[in-house]
Amino acid sequence: MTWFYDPRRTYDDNYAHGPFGALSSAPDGLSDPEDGASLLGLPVARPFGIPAGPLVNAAYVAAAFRHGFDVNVYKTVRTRAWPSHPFPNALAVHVDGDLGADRREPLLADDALDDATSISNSFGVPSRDPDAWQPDMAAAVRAAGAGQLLVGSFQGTHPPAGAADREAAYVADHVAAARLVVETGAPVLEMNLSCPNEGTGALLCFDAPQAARIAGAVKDAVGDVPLLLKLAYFADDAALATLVDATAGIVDGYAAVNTLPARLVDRDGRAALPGEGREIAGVCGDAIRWAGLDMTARLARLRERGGRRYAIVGVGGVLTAAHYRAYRAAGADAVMSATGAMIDPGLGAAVRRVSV
Ligand SMILES: Cc1cc2nc3c(=O)[nH]c(=O)nc-3n(C[C@H](O)[C@H](O)[C@H](O)COP(=O)(O)O)c2cc1C
Repeated sequence: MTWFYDPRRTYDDNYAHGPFGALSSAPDGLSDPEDGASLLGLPVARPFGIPAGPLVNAAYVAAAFRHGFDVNVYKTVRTRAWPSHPFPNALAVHVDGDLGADRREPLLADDALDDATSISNSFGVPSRDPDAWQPDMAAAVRAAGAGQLLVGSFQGTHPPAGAADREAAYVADHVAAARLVVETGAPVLEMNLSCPNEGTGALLCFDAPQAARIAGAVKDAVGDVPLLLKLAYFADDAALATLVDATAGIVDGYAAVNTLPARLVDRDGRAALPGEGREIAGVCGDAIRWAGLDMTARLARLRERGGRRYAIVGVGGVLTAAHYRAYRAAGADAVMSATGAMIDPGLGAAVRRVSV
């Protein structure tokens, strides 16, 4: 089966020629859900779609909407052009069961993608220049039909070493990115705070004061446009509570999880992905569903305890309509699938057929 984002091709090849496989042709037998839902006060046919990543441009987004994925995220953009990590980026990762959040032992990763349900995700968040992505994202916004929603994802980029007032410039870059996304007409924003490629292992989402400072500056700039924060897996409950305490009064919701990190090796025990800093890569798909469900349930608990109203977008390892329902039962207002949708482009239609 050809995946609509084809990991056997380079990022640029996918960008220029995709989507591939069934997503590139007309859908068949797509049913209209009877019970319309809403997300962040906006109507959605089914609160289900594809998170930031596999939908690299408007052609992919439009195809996803046509196939019954109703809430889709345009791949994370930056305020400047940024190259992808060298090929390959997505390898099959051989995990037995769940991937532990603190796993130290390496995992075998190779190109046996035919039967893969867990994959690596090592792209480095490539971006076109805003002059290229802004009109394309605007086209993606227009591709949404009734009851469909495009979410614009963005992240900040560290200024070069030695630049003046790097701290302020980093905050300002997030604000500039958010403004550029709003200019495209995107009705919802998602700020990626879980990018392992921005500097160190210390993800922005684990630095609550800094995350709140940036979210506050962004929210001041974008006004009423709802803002979601994309989070990594928090092993520590107190740290998650601290982040929610610091940001829940500012933002409109949280999307979790991004990938879980693991050391990936080939059959000879060498690093599976070429280049410095890629020995440890993000893993997504089946092996991380437990982490997405766990984060969803904990965010729902914090919401209830704090009498808060934020939205929760559950992400991670959704391969079937039953997984979608499990996330909804855990408290997710919307659910998204990256790896599962790449494997099965009929997943949107399948979720349209279940109740809730
Ligand atoms: C090919 C690919 C590219 C991704 N790129 C991004 C990205 O640019 N920004 C982001 O926030 N997450 C990115 N992700 C992470 C997904 O949004 C999602 O959080 C993760 O894959 C877990 O979901 P899954 O198990 O359904 O794949 C990417 C995932 C994949 C598979």
